[in-house]
Amino acid sequence: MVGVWLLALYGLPLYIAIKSIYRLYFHPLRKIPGPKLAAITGAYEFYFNVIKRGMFIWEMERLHEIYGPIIRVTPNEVHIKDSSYYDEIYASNKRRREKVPERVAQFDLDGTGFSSISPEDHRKRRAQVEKYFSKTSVTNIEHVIYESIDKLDEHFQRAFKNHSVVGVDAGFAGLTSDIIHNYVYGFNSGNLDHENFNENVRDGINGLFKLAHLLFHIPILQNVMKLLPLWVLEKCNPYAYALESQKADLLDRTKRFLHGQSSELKNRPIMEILSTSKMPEEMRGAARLNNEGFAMIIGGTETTARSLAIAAFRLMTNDSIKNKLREELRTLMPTPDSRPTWNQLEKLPYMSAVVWETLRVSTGIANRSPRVAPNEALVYKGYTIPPGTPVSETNYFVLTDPEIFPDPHTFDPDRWLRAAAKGQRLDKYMVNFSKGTRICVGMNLAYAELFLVLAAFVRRYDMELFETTEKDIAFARDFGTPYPDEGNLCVRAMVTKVIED
Ligand code: HEM
Repeated sequence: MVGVWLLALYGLPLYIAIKSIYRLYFHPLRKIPGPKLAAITGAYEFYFNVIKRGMFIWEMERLHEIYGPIIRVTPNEVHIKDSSYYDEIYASNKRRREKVPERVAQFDLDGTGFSSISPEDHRKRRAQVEKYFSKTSVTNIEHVIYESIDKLDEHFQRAFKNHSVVGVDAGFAGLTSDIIHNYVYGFNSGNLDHENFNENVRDGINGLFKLAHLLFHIPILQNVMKLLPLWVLEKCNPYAYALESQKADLLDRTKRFLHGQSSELKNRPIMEILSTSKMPEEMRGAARLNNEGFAMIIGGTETTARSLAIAAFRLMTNDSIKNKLREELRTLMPTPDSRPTWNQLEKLPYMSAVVWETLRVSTGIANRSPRVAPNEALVYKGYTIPPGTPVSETNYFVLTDPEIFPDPHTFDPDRWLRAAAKGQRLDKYMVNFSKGTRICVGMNLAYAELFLVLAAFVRRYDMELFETTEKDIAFARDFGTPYPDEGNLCVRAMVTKVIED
């Protein structure tokens, strides 16, 4: 017994010392600049992301200012802050790129396209869902988006009549959540039927994001969460409870599809189609299928809703932008309740500029998602990054790069028109949806929602912010998506006018 203690007392420090020396002086990344502590231990990231809650992104920004555009951010990972290098890392299928197992495990979405490590697994899984998010497929469900817009309209009209405050962010999250649940699982999650938009529907997804850093550093907690009964989880951690109960409910629905229970809807939901025998047998396990569906629910709710809420905030605080957009929309929407298609709206130059600028300032995904080039050494400014090394860029740094987007924190849709007039292609730096083979599968749905919802919002109402300031929408912490310093993104407003002509 004494021997074990002695071994621990001397052996552990010795092990740490040897490992630190190796990582500093013999590791293949030893020549990449960065702080010694980050090269020695992942505890550096743990401190900023877990203890200081989602702050590693700002520490990386500080380190880049000190060490330059390439740094070693963890013992095994390189981070680059150079917008012109993004396509090298997030490359197309001509160059093999893999994901990093530990970086996807934290989301507990085993067996999905999102969590696939190799391009082969990814292609096999993504091929099953990709066609339902093509431009044509999304265009075919525009009526579903309009149904939700009409429901949201009832809330805004009521708020106008009653002079009551409306939770704009919650309304948009209710809308995106209803649409994606309907499309993927074929049921109405009913958020827009609730007076408060069923705000707690976001708790599960917020829970996933808020726990992600902890689950990355202490993966065993994932198993603990799964083992504990829901009632225990409810008492220990409300986020974990919301997350696990949402997943359990969806799993139940997936199992019913697998047992042949049809939704009897005209447009069959994606999960029902995936559950049929056309799906290769080995990919038809309930848990895997449900994870695939849940990945679409996660991807399809908060990201787009956050962009919509930020657009609403910016339009409420910039009358000249709102009026210019409204005038342009009048050319396509003679009455406030006209229903233009996404395709028609996309042809309006200022409308498109507002959507691009909205996506740019709302970031989308905050955390870095490294790629590995297993057979290729990447070369950056004289530094050779050995094959097999996780390398990342952070989307936010590209989207706010002052060399490409001068005065990057200003919401300025006209920048897109000025650039187009000069023949500049700013869109190649729009990395919100990532790039290459792993680009967001739901991108078309996100665009359709942004165009249709913003057009209706601007054409139909005037609103004033209520007890909402910059700090309520600011990107202060990275929990996978951007979060303000305290709580969740929040945009509240009063409807001051319902436009009638
Ligand atoms: C503004 C809205 C959105 C943004 C900014 C966004 C952003 C992203 C990004 C950056 C990725 C790559 C993640 C990585 O590299 O690990 C991604 C992947 C993904 N997104 Fe989105 N997304 C949005 C909307 C949606 C929607 C509406 C859906 C609904 C289906 C969705 C579903 C997914 C899925 C399933 C993946 C994994 C794709 C794969 O690996 O094949 N996203 N998204």
